[in-house]
Amino acid sequence: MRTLRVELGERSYPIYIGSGILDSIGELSRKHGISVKSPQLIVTDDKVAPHYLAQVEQALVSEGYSVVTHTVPSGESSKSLQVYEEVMTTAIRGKLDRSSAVFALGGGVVGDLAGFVAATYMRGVTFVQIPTTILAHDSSVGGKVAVNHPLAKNMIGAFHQPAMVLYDVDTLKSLPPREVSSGLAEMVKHGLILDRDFAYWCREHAEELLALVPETLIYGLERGCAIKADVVSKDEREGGLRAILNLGHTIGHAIEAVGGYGRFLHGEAIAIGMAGSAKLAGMLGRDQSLYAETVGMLQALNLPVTLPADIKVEDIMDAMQHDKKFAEGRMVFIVPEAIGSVSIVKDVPVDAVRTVVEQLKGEVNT
Ligand SMILES: NC(=O)c1ccc[n+]([C@@H]2O[C@H](COP(=O)([O-])OP(=O)(O)OC[C@H]3O[C@@H](n4cnc5c(N)ncnc54)[C@H](O)[C@@H]3O)[C@@H](O)[C@H]2O)c1
Ligand SMILES: O=C(O)C(=O)C[C@@H](O)[C@H](O)[C@H](O)COP(=O)(O)O
Ligand SMILES: [Zn+2]
Repeated sequence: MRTLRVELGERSYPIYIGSGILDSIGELSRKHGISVKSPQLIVTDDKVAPHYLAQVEQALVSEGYSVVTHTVPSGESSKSLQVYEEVMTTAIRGKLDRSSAVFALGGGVVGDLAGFVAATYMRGVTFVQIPTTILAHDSSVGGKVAVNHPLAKNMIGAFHQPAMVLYDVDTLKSLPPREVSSGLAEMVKHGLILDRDFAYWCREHAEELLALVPETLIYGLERGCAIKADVVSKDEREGGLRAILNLGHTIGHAIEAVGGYGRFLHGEAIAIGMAGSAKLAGMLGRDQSLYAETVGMLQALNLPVTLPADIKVEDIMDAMQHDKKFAEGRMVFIVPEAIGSVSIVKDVPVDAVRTVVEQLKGEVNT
């Protein structure tokens, strides 16, 4: 087992990564001071539960914990106020108290939802992340927790850091191929924003990553987590720098909302968004070759880079108005400067963005 750290002063925490470490959750919970006298809540979804819920529950029970569980339907639609209320009801009926913890066992949907419950139950209790998707190397680190509003992604949320992240890479073996690619979109994003060598490494090792070759996958997840942890440590609440983690997300979140939170996976939507950002970079005078380079990396990971013909440009433009980076009426975009380097550009012309979205629809995959 390897340990990375997210350095945030008194809110610092470890990310444990390894193979076959799920059973350590009870012991680690004790080590992190989670009380055996209070009930604990595991939140998971109905695709993850049959594989891993009993094991995690047993690991906690064998250390003396009493456990309540709540299983939500799998998929983005569970990041809703309605499901949030249902989980809250389980927490209240289960008599969780201020010394209880909420354990998120699953991907980013369960992590964001359970994290928002943890952030708000009795005004905040301990939160533990047990990620089970590749994408969750991103979502389990950094403390952004939220549910969606039908009009906009992650609109109702908080910053609430976990006490620890326990990442057992063996759980990834049961992921469907489409989810593998979706998760790799965030991995290559970490390279595209800050680490040129890592971005090219992702492309060169695409086949091994898609095939879940253990050493390759573990390296990719560790590097991705380390980049994310470093950014979060420098700017926990997105005062500035942290916005770079949003590469591709302005267009991507709009695509998810227009698709009704289910048609596109998060990683698919942000892959299209990252292709769009590279196109925008060319329009704003940056290196024209960035688009082809970016698209090549995304396609190597079996990710989409174009919008289906039935998606309406104006629907995407409308949905983008709710981006959280917008302030004082200004369109803010994360714009690639080179592979491995981005800048935060304020006042991006709306017409340039509309042209990008139109071209994302018209483009033939190259
Ligand atoms: N908080 C953050 O910083 C952050 C960062 C990135 C993404 N996100 C959010 O994360 C969400 C996407 O996360 P995701 O891609 O993990 O989605 P997800 O949680 O929906 O998981 C993807 C699918 O895989 C299934 N699954 C999960 N683990 C499995 C396993 N081990 N074996 C088999 N099936 C498994 C799930 O049931 C689901 O159907 C989005 O809502 C996105 O907005 C948040
Ligand atoms: O952690 C961050 O900061 C990110 O931007 C990571 C993103 O991958 C993630 O999708 C995040 O939830 C987006 O945040 P939002 O503030 O744009 O909702
Ligand atoms: Zn994301």
